[in-house]
Amino acid sequence: MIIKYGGNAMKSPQLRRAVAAEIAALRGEYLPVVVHGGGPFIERELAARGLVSEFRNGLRVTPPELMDVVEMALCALNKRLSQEVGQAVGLMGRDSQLLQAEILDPALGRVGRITEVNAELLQTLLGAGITPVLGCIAVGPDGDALNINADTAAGAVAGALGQGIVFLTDVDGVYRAYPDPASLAPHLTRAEVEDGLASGWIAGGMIPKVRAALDALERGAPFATIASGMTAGVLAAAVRGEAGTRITP
Ligand SMILES: Nc1ncnc2c1ncn2[C@@H]1O[C@H](COP(=O)(O)OP(=O)(O)O)[C@@H](O)[C@H]1O
Ligand SMILES: CC(=O)N[C@@H](CCC(=O)OP(=O)(O)O)C(=O)O
Repeated sequence: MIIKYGGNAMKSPQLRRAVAAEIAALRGEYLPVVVHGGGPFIERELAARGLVSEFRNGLRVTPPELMDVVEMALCALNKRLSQEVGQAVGLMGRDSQLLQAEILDPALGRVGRITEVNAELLQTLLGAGITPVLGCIAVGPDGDALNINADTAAGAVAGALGQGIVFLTDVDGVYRAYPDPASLAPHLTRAEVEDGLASGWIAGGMIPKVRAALDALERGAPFATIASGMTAGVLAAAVRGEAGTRITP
């Protein structure tokens, strides 16, 4: 089971520790793999250096000098998170070629498109009872870091392992009429998601999530759920299919 964790749902240390404990509690029944982002942490480190970044189609334009800061921010967060999950090993995609990628579009700088996931290493760790906590930096063909959207990275890992995925975020799931919480869709098919993307009722940060969900499903993941990481107790319910939005093939 892959858990994508990132964004606003990660900002409060108390909340992060509660979610980490929930991930650890899943270990009785599942073998969790955590893939994390950390947009707010990256923003903080950039701001501390007087740097600003621009997003294009939801992706941070990442020239080499920004890449160093992005990597540093995510590495620090990775260690904190792996400690909070416990019985875990914190890794970045550069470790043992875990995430290999190529430049997505030179205009975006060091932003990558994943070409390969070292699923064997993840399986070895899981087999030893260790939870991998993976930060969304990949290694490029030149041996240097590439910045990967964390939803995309998590979807690729779920696809490579052929396992279900829960995206924890700052809303309860996918709304048919965002931001009306009464319009939460408990279940969406691929066709409905494609309609949402085409007609625009799925927008902004939800786009990379549903795209990553569809990508994981296409590669054999049995389900993909988008659920809230802002409230304690949601993760276990989402895993059971009782919270959030479950997308099925
Ligand atoms: N149909 C929709 N249902 C729910 N959220 C949506 C929808 N369309 C756009 N969004 C936006 O997507 C956001 C989640 O994406 P994002 O902020 O990137 O999350 P994260 O930082 O957790 O990766 C929501 O807070 C909301 O603003
Ligand atoms: C290429 C790209 O945009 N990478 C993202 C990686 C972090 C991320 O995705 O974090 P969240 O899950 O917290 O949004 C970024 O630089 O912000």
